[in-house]
Amino acid sequence: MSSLEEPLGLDKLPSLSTIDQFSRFSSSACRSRGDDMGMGNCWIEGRNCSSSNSCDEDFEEYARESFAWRRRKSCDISNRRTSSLGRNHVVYGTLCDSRYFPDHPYSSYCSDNGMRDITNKQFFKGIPKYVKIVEVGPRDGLQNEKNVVPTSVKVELIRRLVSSGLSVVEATSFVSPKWVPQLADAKDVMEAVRNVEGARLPVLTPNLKGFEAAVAAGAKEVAIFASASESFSKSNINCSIEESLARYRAVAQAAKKLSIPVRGYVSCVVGCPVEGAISPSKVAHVAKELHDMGCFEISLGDTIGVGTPVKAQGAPSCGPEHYSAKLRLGARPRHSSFVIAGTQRPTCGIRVKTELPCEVVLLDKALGPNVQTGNVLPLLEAVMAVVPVEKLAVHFHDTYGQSLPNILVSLQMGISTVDSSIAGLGGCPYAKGASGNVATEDVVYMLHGLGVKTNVDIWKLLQAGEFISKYLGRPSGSKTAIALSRVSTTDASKI
Ligand SMILES: CC(C)(COP(=O)([O-])OP(=O)([O-])OC[C@H]1O[C@@H](n2cnc3c(N)ncnc32)[C@H](O)[C@@H]1OP(=O)([O-])[O-])[C@@H](O)C(=O)NCCC(=O)NCCSC(=O)C[C@@](C)(O)CC(=O)[O-]
Repeated sequence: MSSLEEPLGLDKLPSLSTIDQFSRFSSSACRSRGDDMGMGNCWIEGRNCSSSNSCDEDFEEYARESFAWRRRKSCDISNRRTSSLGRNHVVYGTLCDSRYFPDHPYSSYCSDNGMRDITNKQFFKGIPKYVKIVEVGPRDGLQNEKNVVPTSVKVELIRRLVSSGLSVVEATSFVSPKWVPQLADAKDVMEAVRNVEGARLPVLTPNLKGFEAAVAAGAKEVAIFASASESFSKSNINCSIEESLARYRAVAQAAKKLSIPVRGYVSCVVGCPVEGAISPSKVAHVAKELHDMGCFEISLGDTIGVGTPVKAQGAPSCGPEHYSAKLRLGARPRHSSFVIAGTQRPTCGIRVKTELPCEVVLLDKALGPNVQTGNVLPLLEAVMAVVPVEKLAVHFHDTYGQSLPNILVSLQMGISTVDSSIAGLGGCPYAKGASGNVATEDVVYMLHGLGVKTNVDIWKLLQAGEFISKYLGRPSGSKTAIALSRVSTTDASKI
């Protein structure tokens, strides 16, 4: 990774409150379209929509209407019929609907039970009755631990997860130990779980070398992992997207000969720590390639956890936006990302206060908001146009706490496989600052609350989470685990 490409890391990103605007200059130059990183979204484009009268008027109009969810207007995402390879699918319950849920205290709709039933039916129509959870904690979770977790602890964690009823537990990775020393014991882990029954235990393989080592160690299922971002592909697996696809074709062919199922990942499906926004069409391209080479399932990874479910057309932008920009850190310019909140726009020449021990100045190309909110639904629509929805899984990291709403909208789109990580463990060593995956306990709690079956015993799951959290010496990353740890056994039987 060159110094120019090196991401600042989300943990080091300056936020709005830390931006010191005292030395601003050439602000107009900054507002020009900056496409020199090949990014589709510059902030002028983003602004067009949020400041255009017609968009704003549309938004205000539907916001005034109590029954706006029934209108198409600017909000035609709700009740939109999408076709995914022969399967007509009705999308319900978008942002527009949720503004008018019957329980909303200010809605005239609240008291109308008949309407409530209709809304409930619409809300649940896309949601599957059963969801398969792919537990990624022992791999995606533990690959990011500072201290290497002993093999025996990994093995005990896998056993506990399997005994909770999870049908897929990703066990480890056959990657270079120089790149990910945390999983250098992959062979020993596989040896120790050889006799574990009742679940599939796939492993990650980045190339033929890893595939062969995995098979020799007894793996019966593998996963390959491509990226929708060139920069992330480079930093994660040291090759371009196309090179990685060529490697993976070789793995898929070798696996086919041995009848070993291959799962495919696409990472950075919403945003990349270096490039910012990733267009849904890029993700769809990589997902289709993985599908065409024979992957039985494609998992869409929001590696840095920036996605939100959906944005109504014309809805004003709110919340933090990620900007990609050229910054000067000390003496050297480099491309990086930073976060800014609210409506303030960064301008050139501002000095940015950060924790870094050097001066950070925004140079004369602010490349604009590069991760816009409301991107999960458009992403799913693009991918579902080229890969059957039955073959899709979602994989959300919880950096902004958006995983559960993103999962909910994915379920409404017909997706029935969700990746998650016990106790919310994880992150990615090559996506600095990205937090762990959504916690499995939280996903199971939500799914059971929705009446969706998972075959997972939440109490056994909680014990698995407690086991690893105790070992790591920190509280669980699962809100459900924390809340339920306070519930007495008597009360527990009622949940
Ligand atoms: C892909 C490579 C190997 C290229 O790494 P490289 O350095 O370009 O590879 P190389 O072919 O030049 O080989 C360098 C050395 O690695 C060895 N090597 C080569 N391959 C292997 C292998 N399979 N297993 C063990 N060793 C291997 C190879 O033998 C050689 O050893 P040396 O001669 O120097 O002693 C490296 O970049 C790598 O291992 N990357 C993996 C990084 C990783 O695991 N990242 C985290 C994955 S998480 C993710 O991608 C996102 C996901 C899936 O979770 C979804 C989401 O959250 O969005």
